Amino acid sequence: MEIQKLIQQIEKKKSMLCVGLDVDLEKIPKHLLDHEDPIFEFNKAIIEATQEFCVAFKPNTAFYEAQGLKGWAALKKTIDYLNTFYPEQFTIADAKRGDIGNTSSMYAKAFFKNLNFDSVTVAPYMGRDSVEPFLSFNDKHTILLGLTSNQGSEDFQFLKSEDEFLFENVLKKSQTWENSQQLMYVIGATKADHLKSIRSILPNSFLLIPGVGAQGGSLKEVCKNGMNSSYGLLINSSRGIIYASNQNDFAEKAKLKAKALQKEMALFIN
Ligand SMILES: O=C(O)c1cc(=O)[nH]c(=O)n1[C@@H]1O[C@H](COP(=O)(O)O)[C@@H](O)[C@H]1O
Repeated sequence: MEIQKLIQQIEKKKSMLCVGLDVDLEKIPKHLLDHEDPIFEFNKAIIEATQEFCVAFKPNTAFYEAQGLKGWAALKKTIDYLNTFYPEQFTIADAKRGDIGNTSSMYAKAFFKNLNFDSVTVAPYMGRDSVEPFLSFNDKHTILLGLTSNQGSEDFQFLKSEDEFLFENVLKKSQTWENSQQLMYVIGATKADHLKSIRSILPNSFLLIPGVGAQGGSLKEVCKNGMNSSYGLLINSSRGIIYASNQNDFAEKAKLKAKALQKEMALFIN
């Protein structure tokens, strides 16, 4: 998807919301377990209920891979369903890949060609040649882990050399790579106090912000510090939306959660 289309959707829906499809069989309503494909049944209901309030969906592939072949089949059905019925939704394979060049090319092929996601999350640690194969696909986007939401981000991302954090160095260096205009970045909502300085390094890039809701990040702080003139944010919530209820009303409750987040975001969108 072209970025311009994503920006139009944000304007139209007054939403920067990304719904995370992190489907855990132990948390979904028990009655769905009788279906042949409970993960897909759950996703279909969540997508139907929340799509009017969001502009993106992000299945985290770990939750599908954990279920073996059945999980991978559910992931494929989910992305096909989105591409068929809601092609205006930006899709993110949260797979956190990255390897030597020829292997990264295969990961890129898997997520961009075979599954046809708009974007994939990638770890930057192996450097330029591990990321550039993802960037060679037109109209596909590579979402690089910038500053993550977890506590362990302190271990490496905040190491300082020459007055600069390691994560800042990663952001700057990645901007010199070929086709870097196709890069987006993950910045955790729990690190919202760094968003202003991150915007001085990345004034134009879209940022994927996980960590509001279950991880405690503030939506207001994220919007205040992180938006740019093209909105520039996709704000993810997974558990806070999809597990609002584990009863028959799960989709309705998820819809209310998505609507509430959209309403809060709309205050920041002209
Ligand atoms: O890349 C991600 O999406 C990601 C990066 C990060 O720094 N923190 C983070 O929570 N995530 C993912 O974002 C989602 C957050 O889920 P909730 O905490 O349930 O809203 C999960 O799929 C995480 O794997």
